[in-house]
Amino acid sequence: MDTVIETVGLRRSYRGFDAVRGIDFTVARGELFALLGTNGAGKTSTLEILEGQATPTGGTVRVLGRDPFRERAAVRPRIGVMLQEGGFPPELTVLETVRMWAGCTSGARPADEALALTNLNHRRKVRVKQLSGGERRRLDLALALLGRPEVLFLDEPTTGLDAQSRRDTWELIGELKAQGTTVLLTTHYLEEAEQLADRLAIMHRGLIATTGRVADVVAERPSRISFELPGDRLLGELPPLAPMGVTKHETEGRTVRLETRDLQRTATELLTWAQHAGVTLHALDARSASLEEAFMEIAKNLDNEETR
Ligand SMILES: Nc1ncnc2c1ncn2[C@@H]1O[C@H](COP(=O)(O)OP(=O)(O)OP(=O)(O)O)[C@@H](O)[C@H]1O
Repeated sequence: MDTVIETVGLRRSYRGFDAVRGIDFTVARGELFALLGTNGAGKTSTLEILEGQATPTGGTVRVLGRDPFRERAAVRPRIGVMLQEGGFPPELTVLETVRMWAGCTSGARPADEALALTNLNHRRKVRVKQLSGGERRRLDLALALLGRPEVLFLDEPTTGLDAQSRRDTWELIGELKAQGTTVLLTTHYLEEAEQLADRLAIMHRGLIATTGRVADVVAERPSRISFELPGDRLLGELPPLAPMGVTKHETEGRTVRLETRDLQRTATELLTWAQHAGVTLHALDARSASLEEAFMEIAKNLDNEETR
């Protein structure tokens, strides 16, 4: 495996406040790795170190086999960076901004190509201050792509984008990945991570709470079934739940909620019982765990542990 990004025991403190408290992860060439986390979890603090904008308080970091801060001159031309806040000169037009940036970038793509990739060609003559928030994010992305980077760091690339622009950006990121670009992105949109990420890490208060492929992170969580029993049926009429694979259950009035690690088996046995018993299950809902549930549960559990 060709490791492109590696952190070992990475720490970052701000005047005694530990924002990143020792994290380890690797990203292989061509992989898309998503850093998720609650607000203030330490994602941007981590990203800034990987981008060579800051030094770690402890631990080591390697990007393309080098120290991104000390060996910035060697690393910077090979990476593309999209910050959370771009900060462009407001009076320049979109095209002038891209040309100015291209002037500082070795082997830059033509400005037209960068603008076409990010669907900004029709806005080329507009001043930056007149762009919408979403258009500014796309301009940020255009600049990050100018140098045809081997590694792309994207800090919340689709925040503020409308649904169509978000999907266009996902498509573009997917194409860049297909061309072999290694991507590390942070996002608050769990659907974005589900769509794009090969692997992800969920950060919480400076630590990685869980990491793995999306399917693995989700597989650690139970699936859920809920339904309402009709008024003429008693809860006691339900078959024994444990043999159906139910790991947890609760009732509220006539509503029954079940958790299971084997959704197909539990659902099949429940529906078979209902059919034989002539019971109609109202408001029946059966669903696999989602990344969102995994995320919420991790954040809740860790908060409970810390307040204990
Ligand atoms: N320059 C700084 N000085 C002091 N504290 C800081 C500084 N930058 C960040 N922090 C703190 O470090 C913690 C981690 O911040 P960071 O921006 O890395 O989190 P994040 O996961 O990117 O959050 P968000 O999702 O809200 O963007 C937060 O508690 C933040 O207030």
